[in-house]
Parts: sequence; structure tokens; C-alpha cells
Amino acid sequence: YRKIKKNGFEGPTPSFPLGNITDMKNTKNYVNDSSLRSSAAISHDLHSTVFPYFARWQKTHGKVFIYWLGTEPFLYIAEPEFLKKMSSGVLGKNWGKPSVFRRDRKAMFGRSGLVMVEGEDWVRHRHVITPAFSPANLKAMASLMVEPATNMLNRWTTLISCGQAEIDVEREITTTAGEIIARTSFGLSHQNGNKVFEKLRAAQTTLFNSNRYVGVPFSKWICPKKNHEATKLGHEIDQLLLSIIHARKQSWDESPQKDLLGLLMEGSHLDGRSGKSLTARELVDECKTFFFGGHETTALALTWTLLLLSLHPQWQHQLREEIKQVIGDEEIDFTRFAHLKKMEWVMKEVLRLYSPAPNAQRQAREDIKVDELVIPNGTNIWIDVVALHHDPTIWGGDVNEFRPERFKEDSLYGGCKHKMGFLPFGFGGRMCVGRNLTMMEYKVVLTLMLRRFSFSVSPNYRHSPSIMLSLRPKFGLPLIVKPL
Ligand code: HEM
Repeated sequence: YRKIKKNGFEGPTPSFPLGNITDMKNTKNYVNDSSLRSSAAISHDLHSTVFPYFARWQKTHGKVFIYWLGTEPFLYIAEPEFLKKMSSGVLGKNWGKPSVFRRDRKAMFGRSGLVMVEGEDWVRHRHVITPAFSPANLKAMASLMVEPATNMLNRWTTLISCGQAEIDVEREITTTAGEIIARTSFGLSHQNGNKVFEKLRAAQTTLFNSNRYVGVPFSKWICPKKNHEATKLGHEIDQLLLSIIHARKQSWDESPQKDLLGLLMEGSHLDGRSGKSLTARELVDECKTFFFGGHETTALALTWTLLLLSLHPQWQHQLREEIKQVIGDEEIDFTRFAHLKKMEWVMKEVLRLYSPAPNAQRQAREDIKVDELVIPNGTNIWIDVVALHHDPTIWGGDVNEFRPERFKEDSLYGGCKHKMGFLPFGFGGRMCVGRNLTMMEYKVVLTLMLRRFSFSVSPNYRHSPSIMLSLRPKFGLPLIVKPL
């Protein structure tokens, strides 16, 4: 801490042992609940709502400062030029992840899932995992997505015909995305596949519902029951996944499967001699990582999209027209997906305004020089993606408007003045490995939904985007869904 201060980094004063957590919990967001009922009152100006403490501290300390989670100092960054200079000389393998998060999220990602591994281990994991997400493999996985999505839409038809006026699409899509990621990650055909899926969902609820005091010494004793529950579920999931891996190894030659687990096993099998392979334990952690890293984020991208399309029926209409022209009413030809350009602009604009991953985290594994400053080895780093995506100085005066066409001219950066201003999937070598899978799933599910239904906002919707690890609608997303 002294070293960081000596380098000129400022920040709000912490107290022991909670650091700035009390101040964070006491900072109310600026949204007045009574104004949330009318869709005209919905604002996409999120930063002061979801991170009110960062918005307040920015006013005093600027866009780069130090704050404390318990006894852990974090370097906060919402300044793209600083971020560029900081990251330009650091390779993916030389970044660490904050130890405090590695401990806190162990039940989700294990010790050796790609999100958490570092150094040469990270290189080995990434080497085996990246080819599994090749375009040919993604196309094979796309066909696994159609059935769960169609089942969800059939359920909606039944609910509507039984007179249900509105549907909480967030809950529906999250359940379906969970099933999709389970099918694409480890398959549900093995009898234990379904059991893993159920237990992963239970673990998700346990982890999300427990009170979180990240960084506070002995915090796991604040909610011992929940922690015990999560650990127990974690062990059960590991055992079930190990049994699936074992069964696949037994029947290797008869039926290698083309889900992610099958592809990683195949990659490990082929690359075993070069030492670039994953152990059974590591495969277990990767399956969990795909589930926790990949299902809610994609579900939220789709959920926020339905909100924005409900608020902007002209875009809903344009996407439906594009689907008609590119895909038609027939069975989906996944090779045509690259032509769904407007859908891509919409996806990017949604990820900008409502980024499901609201921050990126790193830990310095060496002293990093930024101009005259030095970020000492071991410093935790917190990049505020919501702040970057809503910064008018790099996006312009229309930063809080839904304008997918900004990605028409500039498909990568949406016209942002700084290349580090648009980071929905992170940056550098550690950028999200599942981003193309997400794009595929987004297009499959949205195409199927828009072909069958129209969407408008229910008067019961309360706009309250909140951070619960991801950026979620606090009260769900009830929409009025009508068959076309
Ligand atoms: C809308 C959907 C998604 C969003 C917004 C998202 C976002 C992110 C972000 C911000 C990171 C951190 C990058 C960094 O630190 O620079 C990340 C990493 C990662 N994501 Fe995603 N992700 C999504 C979907 C997925 C899917 C579908 C999968 C897998 C099936 C996945 C697997 C991973 C993994 C394994 C990493 C760690 C990569 C590494 O450290 O090398 N993600 N993602």
C-alpha cells in the first residue's frame, strides 16, 4: 500500500478490516424507485446506478485511483489511455488474477479453470481450448442449441394460450442458456450429465444468494451454512464430472463426442506427447468454468436485447426483416449467420450499454511502468467496463442512447475514439475464449424468438440494473409476448 501511495496513486480512505466496503454498501444509487414504472423513464445512463461509489469517488480522485475491498487494495481504472499503456507490454501469460477472487470463486472455476490459471499453465490450457472454439466446431454446437431454445418457445406458446399475459423472459432465457451450455460443454446424454446440470444450477443459486464480503479476513465464516452448501455441491459436481470423463475414456474409440469436453479430451489425446494436454482434474474445472463463465453472460446479453428491442420496435422490425431475407422460414442454415449484420450491430450495442461482465480483473505479476508511475508487482487491478462504455468523452454526447448503427461504419469499435473504450469481452491475450460461441448462441436463439413472437415492455417491469457478479435486471424482465 505504501509503495502504491509513494507512486502517487490516491483514493478514498480505508478502515480496518472492511477497507471501503462499508462506504460502498452505504452509497445509495441515484435511482428513485417510483420513477421505474414507466418505460419512458427508462434510462441507459447506468454508471451512477450500478457503481454509485465509483461514480462518487471518480469526482474526487479521477479515473485511476486505489480503493480497498477488506484488506486488499485495488487499482481502479476507467481511463482508456492508462489501460492501453499498462497492458501494452504485458503478455497474457504474465497477468495474474486477484488471489482474493481466486479464493472467492473457487467453487465456480476450480483452481485450474482457464479464468483462473496463470503463467505457463495458462498457455497450455489456452493452447488446448482455443481450437475447440473453431468455426467448424461451433457450427456443430449450434445444432445442439436449437432444441432447448425451441422447447422454451413452445412453452411460451402454451403459457400464452392458457391466458398468461406476460412472461419473465430473464428467468426463461437463463434456464435455457444453462441447458444450452450444459449440452455444448459436457452433454446431457450420459445419465450423470443431467445430474451435473441440476447441481451446477443449485450451486449457482447458493453462490449468488449468499452475502458476499470479498477480501474481508475470515469472511467465509459470515455465512458458514451457505459456504458449506457451496463446497459440498462443488465436491458432488466434481465427482459426477469425473465419472463422465472416465466413461468417455472407456468408450473413446466408439463415440468421441463433439461437445467442448469431447473436443478438449480429443485435443489432449492428440497433443499428449507434446505435453500440451489437460488432466482429468483440469477438464473438470474447465467444464465448470464454461458453465459459470458462459451461461449467464450469454443469457443476459439476450435478456437485455429483448428489453431494448421492446423499447425500440423499429429495430425489432428491422431484425425480423433481416432474418426473413437471410434465413427465411426454413430450418436454420448456420453458414448464413455471417450475413446477419444488423443483428451483430444490435448485439454489440447491447453489450456496450448493458455489459453482462461489468468489469475485468487482473493482478500485476511484475512491476508495470505507466509513464512516470509504477504499478508494483502484486497489485490487484479492477477495470470498470461500465464506466468505459458510458464515457461521453470517448463515445460522444449520444453515449447513453441505443444506436446500433454506430457499429455499421466501425464494426469493431462502434466509433469509439479510443480502442480500449469497448471491452465487452476483456482485452489482450486473456480476452474471452467463448466470444464466438456466444455470438452463435445469440443468433440462434434470437432468430428463433423473433420468427415466432413480438415483444413489448410490461407495465410491471421495474428498471433496476444491478450487479450480482454480472449486470442483471434486479426484478427480472416481464415482457408482453405475442405470437406473430
Ligand atoms: C456475452 C457473453 C460473454 C461475455 C460478456 C464474456 C465476458 C468475458 C470477460 C470480460 C472475460 C475476461 C477477459 C479479460 O480478463 O480480459 C472473459 C473470459 C473468459 N470467458 Fe467469457 N464471456 C462471455 C461468454 C463466454 C462463453 C460462452 C464462454 C465459454 C463457453 C466463456 C468462457 C470464458 C473463459 C474460459 C474466459 C477466460 C479466458 C482467459 O483468461 O484466457 N465466456 N469472458
